Amino acid sequence: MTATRGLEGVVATQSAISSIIDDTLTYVGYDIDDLAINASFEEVVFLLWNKRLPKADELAELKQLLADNMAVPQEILNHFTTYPISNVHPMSALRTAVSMLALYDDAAEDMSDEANYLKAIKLQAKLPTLVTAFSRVRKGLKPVAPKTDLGYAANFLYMLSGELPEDIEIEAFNKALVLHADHELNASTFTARVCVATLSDIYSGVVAAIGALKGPLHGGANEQVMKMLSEIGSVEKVDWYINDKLANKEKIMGFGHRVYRKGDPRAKHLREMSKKLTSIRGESKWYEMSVKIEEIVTGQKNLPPNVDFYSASVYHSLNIDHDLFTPIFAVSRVSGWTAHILEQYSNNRLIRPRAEYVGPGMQKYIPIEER
Ligand SMILES: CC(=O)SCCNC(=O)CCNC(=O)[C@H](O)C(C)(C)COP(=O)(O)OP(=O)(O)OC[C@H]1O[C@@H](n2cnc3c(N)ncnc32)[C@H](O)[C@@H]1OP(=O)(O)O
Ligand SMILES: O=C([O-])CC(=O)C(=O)O
Repeated sequence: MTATRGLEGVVATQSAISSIIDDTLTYVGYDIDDLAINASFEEVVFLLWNKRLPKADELAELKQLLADNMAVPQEILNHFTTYPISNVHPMSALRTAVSMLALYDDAAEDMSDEANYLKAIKLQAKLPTLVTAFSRVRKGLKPVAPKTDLGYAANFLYMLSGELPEDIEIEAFNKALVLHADHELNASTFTARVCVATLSDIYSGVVAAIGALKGPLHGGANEQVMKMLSEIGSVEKVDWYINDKLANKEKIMGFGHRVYRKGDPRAKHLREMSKKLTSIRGESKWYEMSVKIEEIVTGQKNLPPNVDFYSASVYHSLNIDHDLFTPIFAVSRVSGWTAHILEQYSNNRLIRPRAEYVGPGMQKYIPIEER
């Protein structure tokens, strides 16, 4: 038995949800470029869960169900005010809040297909409320209740700021949600599938996935990208900063990918949005710095940017706090996690690989007084 480090190249399951073949990403056979340009996030959610695009009445029904389920128990919002430390990361707050959601759901342990589909809707509906409420509560502001006549992307931005977003902001945010929705067997999705393959419940699967997404080698990279851009501060300092990092063999956040070799097809859409939004805000420097970083890292290391790189300057231009970038990833990706969880339940087998043992050979127990 020989271990493959990081399970690179190991095919661990079959899935009909998304595929990455020759650097092309598809959701249920639809090219991500096509969806990024044409689809609403709600359509993509339906697509991932049902493996087909919705008809008009089905989409209207899903939007209504999402709107109807956006409210969260007041006790969970109150819990945000009880943390003993002041700098709780929003991903930690989200992880706990999603776990708490299960405690307020009568159907948490109901494993029927209908109950699990409804729980996927509830999770999809409630994550934006939790993320935006936490963001406001920690600033001493009251949470803003969702507006049932707004779409998913618009509602998120509205609940965050308390102001109706502009069309360009809704368009950009919707596109970012579409681009982040699913990605084959990435680390957090694999985590969710491993968890529920024990026939544990859907909330446990999503909590586990949130934990995996939080790390800076995965979803947490988008926050780190903005930290890096802020540290650099100006286009003139990019050369020095990046070359220094590369000389010290440090990783540049937002670059590289386990599966893509030529490049992440999502990055170009975010790059385009970054250019547009930073210019509208009169802060093109974030885009210009990003382009310069891309030139250096691609030139020297042949590593193209991934989805996390340009999303950072996009979210910054939408006036979103930097530590909310990864929770926003979760708001989108919960659609993929739940799609994979439902798929896992539909044809389940326990996921239990082996480890190559590299510890000492057989030893004899030595009584404590003789050691
Ligand atoms: C949504 C997402 O999860 S997308 C990924 C988000 N994560 C990041 O952006 C973090 C930065 N990137 C990385 O750490 C990696 O590229 C990963 C984790 C995404 C993929 O990692 P792996 O496939 O395991 O590649 P691994 O980390 O082994 O790197 C292979 C080589 O490329 C180098 N490398 C990979 N990524 C980078 C990077 N961002 N900057 C500099 N060098 C890098 C490594 O140092 C290593 O070099 P070596 O062979 O000389 O030691
Ligand atoms: O697939 C991966 O390894 C990471 C990624 O890009 C994603 O989850 O969107």
